[in-house]
Amino acid sequence: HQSVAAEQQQQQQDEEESDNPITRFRNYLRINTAHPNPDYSSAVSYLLSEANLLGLHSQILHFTPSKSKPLLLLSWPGSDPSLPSILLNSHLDSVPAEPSKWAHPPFSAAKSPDGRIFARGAQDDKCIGIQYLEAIRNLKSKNFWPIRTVHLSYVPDEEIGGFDGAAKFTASEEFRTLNVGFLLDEGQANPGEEFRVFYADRCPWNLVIRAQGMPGHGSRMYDNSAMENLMKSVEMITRFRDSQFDIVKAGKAANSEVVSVNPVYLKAGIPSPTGFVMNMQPSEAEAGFDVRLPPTADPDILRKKISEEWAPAVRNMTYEVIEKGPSRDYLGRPLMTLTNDSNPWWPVFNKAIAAVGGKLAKPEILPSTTDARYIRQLGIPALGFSPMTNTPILLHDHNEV
Ligand code: MET
Ligand SMILES: [Zn+2]
Ligand SMILES: [Zn+2]
Repeated sequence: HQSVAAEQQQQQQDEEESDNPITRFRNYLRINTAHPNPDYSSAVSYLLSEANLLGLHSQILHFTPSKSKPLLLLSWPGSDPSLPSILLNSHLDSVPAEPSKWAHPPFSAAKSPDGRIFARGAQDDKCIGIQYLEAIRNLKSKNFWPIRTVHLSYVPDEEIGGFDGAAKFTASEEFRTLNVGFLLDEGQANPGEEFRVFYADRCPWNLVIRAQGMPGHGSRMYDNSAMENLMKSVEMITRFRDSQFDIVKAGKAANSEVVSVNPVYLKAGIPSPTGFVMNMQPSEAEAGFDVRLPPTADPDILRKKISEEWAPAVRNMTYEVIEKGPSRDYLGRPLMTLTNDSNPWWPVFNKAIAAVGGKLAKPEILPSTTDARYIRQLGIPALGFSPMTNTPILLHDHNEV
C-alpha cells in the first residue's frame, strides 16, 4: 500500500510541476489582481508569455495617462480578415478577499484532493481567460485555422465599473478597426447540469441616501432626528425589496428579472476612542445600496420613487445615484442580444454546445453586470458564458473555487 500511495503522490507532484492547463490556470490565479491594488503588469506579462508560445499577435493598450491600467489584446488572424471578427473578453481584476475567512489563502490556488482550486478570481473570471487560450492551443494542435480573426481582450477595472477599461476600449479607434461581429464574455456557474448563457446584464446603480436631522441628548424624544429619517427610508426600501423578492418567490420572475436593492453599508454615529458616543443622537446618517435594474425596468420610474419616497427633501433627505455604465444603446433601446435565429451567431453557439454533448439552459438575464454592456451598446451581439456545470455559484464569495 505504501508504494501505491507513494506512486500517487509522485504522480500528483509530477502533475503539479509539469506545464498543463491546470498549472497554467493556477499560475494565473496566483497573481494578485484584486482591488484596490491589482497587479496588472504581472498578469499581462504572464498572459503575454503564454500568447507568445502560441504564436498569437499581441498589443498592450493604455487608456490612462499613468499607464497603470494596461489592456492586453491578442489576435489570431483568420484566413479571411475582411470578415467581422470574434472577440473573447475577460477581465484581469477581481474583487478583494478576506483571507481570514478562507480555508486556504486566496492567492495560493491551493488544490484539494477532489480537484477544487481555491482562489479569488477562479470563477470570476480567470477561468474563462485561461480557457480561451487553451481552446486556441487545442485548435492549433489540430491544425485548425479560423476563417474569421479571433481577438482576445484582457481588460482592467471591470469590477469597479470598467470606466478606464472596457468603456474606453470600446470607444477607441483600435476597437473600431477590429471590426467585431460577435462577443463572448463572462457568465455565471450552474449548480445543475446545464450550461447557462446570458443575453443581457442588469444595469448597476450605486445609491447613497443621506439624512440630516436634529442633534440632541441621547435620552430625548423628538421628531426629525437624522437616524429616524434614515430608518424610515430604510424601512420603505426594505418593503420594496420584499415586494420584488416576493415576485421571485412566487415563481413569476427570475432573480435577474426584478429590481434588486440591497443595503451594503450604514454610516452614522459620533466616533469615540472606544467606539461611538452613546448619549448623543447624530445630526447626519447615511446608507448605501447596490441597485440592479433589468433591461425591462424603467429607470425614470425608479428615480421618481427614490426622490419622492426613499429620499424626500421634505424629510431632510438627499441622495445620489451613480449609474455604473450604460443601460440603453444610442437609439434608447435596452441592451439585449437576440437568442433566436435572427441572430446568426445564436445557432452557431447552440451547435457548439450540442457538439460537446452539453445541454443549454433557457437563456437568461445575468443577475450581475459585465463589460458586455459596453459592446451591446454598440449594437454588437454578445453572450455571457462561463462554462461551469455542477458548480456552486461562488463569485465574490469566500472560498471561491
Ligand atoms: C459596478 S459594474 C459591475 C461590477 C461587477 N461585475 C458586478 O456585477 O458587481
Ligand atoms: Zn466578472
Ligand atoms: Zn465580479
